[in-house]
Amino acid sequence: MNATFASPARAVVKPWTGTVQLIGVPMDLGASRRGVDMGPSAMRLSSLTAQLERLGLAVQDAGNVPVPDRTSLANEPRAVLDAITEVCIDLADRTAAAVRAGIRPLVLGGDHSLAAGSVAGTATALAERGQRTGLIWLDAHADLNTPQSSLSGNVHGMPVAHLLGFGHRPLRQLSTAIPAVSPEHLVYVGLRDLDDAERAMIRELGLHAYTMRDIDERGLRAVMDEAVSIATDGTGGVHVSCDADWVDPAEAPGVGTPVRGGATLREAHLAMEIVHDSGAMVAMDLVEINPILDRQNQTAELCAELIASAFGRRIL
Ligand SMILES: NC(=[NH2+])NCCC[C@H](N)C(=O)O
Ligand SMILES: [Mn+2]
Ligand SMILES: [Mn+2]
Repeated sequence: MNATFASPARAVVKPWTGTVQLIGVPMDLGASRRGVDMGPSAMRLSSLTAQLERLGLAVQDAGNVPVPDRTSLANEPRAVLDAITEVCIDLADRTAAAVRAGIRPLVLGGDHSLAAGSVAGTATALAERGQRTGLIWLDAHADLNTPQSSLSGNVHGMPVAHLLGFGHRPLRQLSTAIPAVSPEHLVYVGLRDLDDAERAMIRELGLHAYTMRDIDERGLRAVMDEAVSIATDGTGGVHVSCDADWVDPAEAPGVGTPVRGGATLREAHLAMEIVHDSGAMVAMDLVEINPILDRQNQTAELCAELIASAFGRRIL
């Protein structure tokens, strides 16, 4: 008699239906390598909108946040920091308005410094409901430097420090919630390239940090289940800030700061599927796509598929 195997019993989670608002941030001011300012264009040229609409979602494209031209800043660090702060103030208003209206902002970067604004906006909207914000940070990097601790001076290595209330005052006060995110509600997944100052800060604050070794040893499912549990404990929702460089560069070569030994394609999809099934995601960033280093937009296309998994695309 032929044995019969039932597919593993898995609760089918009702996909979220609603409106996703695309917000482009064509900014590479926070990075030393040029090119991620073209990330929003690359994403809009991918199958992103078609994939989200295929899921039954309404897609609103809110266009781009205005970003000052780099040449007007004469590469002066303080002028660059002030310009990024201005962009983040504008972005925080936009993401707060979307979350307040029950719309999910999907912020397309652009370098990761934008998250100091996008997450702050989510935190403002949730604070108005008396709630704190969970933050899942998918990244090879911790982005936990302050202007004082940074070795590079690049602001894309700083957003998390500012969301936790450290660093440049105007950039760490973009939310009505101070700090925008509490240390116990932040979870890193995919870390593999940290500065010494960031290691010390992670230990000092006791931050929840799952490295690539944790994923290797315990599996993505166990790590991501814990990450979701931590980010939803005591919060009103989760902001997922996804740096495309958390995926291995063999799959995602077109990123601003590639680091070998990243998540596999399936690990990246499973992470997004677990996020979707949690029902807790209220906003998402997808940042650091660099078309100059990409191959025929493959990284943007991969990210479009990952976003679709986060918004409910299923295999079966
Ligand atoms: N979002 C990123 N790609 N961040 C890279 C940061 C690299 C380094 N830790 C720095 O602070 O300069
Ligand atoms: Mn990174
Ligand atoms: Mn990053």
